[in-house]
Amino acid sequence: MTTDDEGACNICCSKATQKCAGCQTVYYCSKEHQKKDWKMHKLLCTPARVKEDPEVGRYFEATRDIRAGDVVLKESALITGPSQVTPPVCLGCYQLLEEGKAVPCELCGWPFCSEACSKKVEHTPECYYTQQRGEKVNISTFGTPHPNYQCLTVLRCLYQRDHNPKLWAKLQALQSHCEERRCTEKWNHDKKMVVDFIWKFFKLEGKFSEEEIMKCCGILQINAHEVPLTEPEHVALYDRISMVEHSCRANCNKSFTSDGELLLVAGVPIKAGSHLSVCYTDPMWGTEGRRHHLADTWFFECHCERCSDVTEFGTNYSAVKCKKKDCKGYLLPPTFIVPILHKTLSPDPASRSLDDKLWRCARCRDQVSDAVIQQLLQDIGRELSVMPKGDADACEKFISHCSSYLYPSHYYITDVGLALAQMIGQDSELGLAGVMPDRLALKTQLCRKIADLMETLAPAETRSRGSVLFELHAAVAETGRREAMTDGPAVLLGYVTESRKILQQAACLLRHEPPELPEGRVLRQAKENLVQMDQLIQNLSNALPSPM
Ligand SMILES: C[S@@+](CC[C@H](N)C(=O)[O-])C[C@H]1O[C@@H](n2cnc3c(N)ncnc32)[C@H](O)[C@@H]1O
Repeated sequence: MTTDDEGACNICCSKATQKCAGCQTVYYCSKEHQKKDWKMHKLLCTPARVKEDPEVGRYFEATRDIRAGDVVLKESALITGPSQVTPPVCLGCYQLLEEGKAVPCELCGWPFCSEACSKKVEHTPECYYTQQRGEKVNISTFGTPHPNYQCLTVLRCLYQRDHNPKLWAKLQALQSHCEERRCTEKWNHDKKMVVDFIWKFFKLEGKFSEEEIMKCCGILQINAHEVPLTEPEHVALYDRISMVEHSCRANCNKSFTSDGELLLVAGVPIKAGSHLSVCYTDPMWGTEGRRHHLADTWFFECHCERCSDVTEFGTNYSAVKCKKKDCKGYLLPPTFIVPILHKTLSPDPASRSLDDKLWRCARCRDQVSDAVIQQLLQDIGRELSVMPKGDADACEKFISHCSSYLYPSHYYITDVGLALAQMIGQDSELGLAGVMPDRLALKTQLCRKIADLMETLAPAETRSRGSVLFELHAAVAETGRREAMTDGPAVLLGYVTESRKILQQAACLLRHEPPELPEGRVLRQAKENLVQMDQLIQNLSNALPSPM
């Protein structure tokens, strides 16, 4: 307990001056009363509290200093369901269904992977409304997106209104942006594919109004998480974690546990009083891409510290090469924070990605219109989208070609560089041992550069950085193995020691990843490699003559 200001004891309401040291939000008059309360309080004890702000709405603020890697919140889902666009999946475990292997629910006909899954409580809503409809469902096409699944997670939310008012109240308290969504294409799509379907197929026209259904669509759009634990992904809504705000340079990240709980983990040390944030969009996108995605999906214009700095902390991640003769400078606009929400709300495809801003060279001060830059970026984007997948030579060619137009760590070059770094070693039967020396050096250089860039741009994105560092440790160890052939074991010891340090960092960054996900499998491999490396370091150290 910590002693600070004054409040009412959480047990007896008498004057209390001691606070819970974990969350700093509840008071106790004595140690005994804190002990008495712990069974209940531990369910709510988090080092953060919800606050409200006119711009962001509700958000979390740290109530004490939090260490990097600490779990700030852990929550089970309020509702889970299939993704809106999905091929037929089991409505119990969300795994893909195969034709001829699906087992229909004996009450309603929706297909499952097993009879046991058809009895799961998650299935109750659609089973209930299908039985009420009076005709079983018959799904006959598998493997491609099926329209009948588009409304199911919304239906699972609506069911709570009459069957679980407490849960309904929690869902209704989540942000849905109904007003802003009303002008979007997605709104019209949802009206047809969700509202009309629920009314006609399930015969629920008199039961749920358009407003109620569309609000549930919005709650899912704004708050649902894609859960990657199943193939294909399914979606889940959480309660308190929905309050975490966005930042393009967030201080927290989210991880799933094997059983679908969501963890909010501090990615960097967080000071008491700071806002907690996660990155809603892809932090490895450029500033304009991130800002448009946030405006289109979550209806706000991001003003975070990263969006506010055109150089993105000196990385020049969105900078374009100056084409003035003999100039080696790079162009950036004076700001990326231009109004864009109106484009989401009343889209005009002709001017969608254009602004009247000018891009200026930091060296020769030459200015180029936004239209010219956007055309260049579009052309490069198109080139990227038709590039053959898994082709290391094509990646190298792309990087070399784009280097005439973009800053060396531009997001397009980084994106392809990352893919290339991962490919080197995977494309050879012998793994890294079969890679040519220049490619091994390239992999090492790319991994180092990208891991550093990730740390600067998005230090809490531990999943991506952990994976890159894992790749780097392997490249460093392989370089050591090769150099030891000519330079001896002392050189090998140096490389293995460095590789182990990088691997330890990777394992630490990935420590919350479950074994079902690729990063969890990397973590398991990292732990095994650490044991082997310790052994190798020990053997090498014993074999080398003492320096004394
Ligand atoms: C998942 S909700 C977060 C909780 C929300 N603030 C609330 O009160 O329910 C996402 C919404 O919060 C708001 N929001 C989150 N981060 C923001 C930010 N950095 N700037 C402005 N609005 C933000 C946006 O309205 C967004 O659509």
